[in-house]
Amino acid sequence: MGFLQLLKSQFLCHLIICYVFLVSGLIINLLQLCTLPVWLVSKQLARRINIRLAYCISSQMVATLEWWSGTECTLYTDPKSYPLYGKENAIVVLNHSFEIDFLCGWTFCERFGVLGSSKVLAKKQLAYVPIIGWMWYFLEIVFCKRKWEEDRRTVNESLQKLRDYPENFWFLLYCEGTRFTPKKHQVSMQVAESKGLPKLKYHLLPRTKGFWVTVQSLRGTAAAVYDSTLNFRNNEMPTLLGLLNGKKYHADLYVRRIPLELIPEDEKECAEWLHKLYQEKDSFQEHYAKTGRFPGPIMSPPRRPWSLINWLFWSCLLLYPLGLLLTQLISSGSVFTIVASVAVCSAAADLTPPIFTGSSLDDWPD
Ligand SMILES: CC/C=C\C/C=C\C/C=C\C/C=C\C/C=C\C/C=C\CCC(=O)SCCNC(=O)CCNC(=O)[C@H](O)C(C)(C)COP(=O)(O)OP(=O)(O)OC[C@H]1O[C@@H](n2cnc3c(N)ncnc32)[C@H](O)[C@@H]1OP(=O)(O)O
Ligand SMILES: CCCCCCCCCCCCCCCCCC(=O)OC[C@@H](O)COP(=O)(O)O
Repeated sequence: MGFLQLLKSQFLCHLIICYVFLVSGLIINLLQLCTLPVWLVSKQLARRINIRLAYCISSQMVATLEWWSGTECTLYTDPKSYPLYGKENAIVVLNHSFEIDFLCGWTFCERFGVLGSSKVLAKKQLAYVPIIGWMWYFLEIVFCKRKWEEDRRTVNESLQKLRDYPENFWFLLYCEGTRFTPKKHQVSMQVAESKGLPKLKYHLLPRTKGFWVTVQSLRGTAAAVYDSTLNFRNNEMPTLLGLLNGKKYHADLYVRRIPLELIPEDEKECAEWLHKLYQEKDSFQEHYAKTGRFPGPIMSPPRRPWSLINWLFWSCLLLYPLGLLLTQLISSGSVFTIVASVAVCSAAADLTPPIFTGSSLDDWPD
């Protein structure tokens, strides 16, 4: 193991990364709160400010993937579609199979310049997660309760508000509705069977109602659906903890741009269209399993320095006062103060979320 790799595996480094993320995140949440009066004066200005503030948070996680772990992200796509990425609004349909699939999504957002404005149809519980959930509130993220009777109206209303959004955005939809596990897959295929639909090997049966309402609400606003299929080389099962430990993964993303006009308006036809799309996605995964690559040419966008620059900025800002505090603590010579501080740090380490103890984000309470 080289020196750099050894350094990346040190708990102290993880503590520093998390400290910068947590403290800067809370400061940014506070700044977002301060933009509330701006909404009254100019909604578009408030949105533009919040896009930049959100970038300061999400790009730290992207920096962990791109710069700390050095994970490589390869894009397979049609060269004719490539110039349009980041230059139009789009609905992104992505498979939900990995703990860090959202982060790979964010990384592509960063590379195409839409990270701050990127959106998702997320479960309501995530709105209460400090930093990320609170940041999403100000980004006008669309939340669902996964109860269609309620979501039908609220999701449509939230999406309608995005019609005059001032910057290009990608709206992510995990149509499977939950992360893939063998048990969920088994249940899902029973549903497929009862509906007379072909079985899928690599995906759960897509939930069609959210897709239909999204496409209908964003007609005239989004230009296309980006059908995106993600996988990792060598059967890697990447985790956030792995990234924090500096483990380098290799993500492959296959994207097809489908103009929105090609998607049926009728609810039933739209549902059938989505089922067919997932059957195609399944065949791409089969191709990947057999050949180790997706069909089509590689058009990988390079990583940009901004996520690293943002992280260095917040680190300098926040590690300086921490350094001063520690120096004062040690020079105070008080055994009680030093022991109390070590105890607080140990408690914080014990209370860290499950991702840092090796279990999955799925273990977080709803
Ligand atoms: C160039 C680069 C391109 C791309 C880069 C990639 C990405 C970057 C883009 C953006 C990044 C932005 C942000 C990312 C950051 C973070 C994201 C993190 C987290 C979010 C994750 C989540 O929260 S996922 C959970 C929430 N989301 C969803 O659920 C969405 C999908 N769900 C729906 O759409 C649902 O329809 C619904 C939620 C709107 C409503 O749900 P409800 O359950 O009430 O209704 P349904 O109609 O879905 O269900 C009833 C029908 O379903 C049948 N059924 C029952 N059991 C099952 C089963 N197990 N599987 C499938 N179907 C089932 C049932 O029979 C009913 O059928 P009917 O025929 O009667 O309708
Ligand atoms: C700089 C980086 C330092 C990192 C340290 C901080 C780590 C904090 C990480 C918080 C990340 C929270 C992002 C939210 C994304 C959660 C994705 C997710 O897992 O969604 C749930 C879905 O799967 C469906 O859930 P269920 O159907 O199981 O209900």
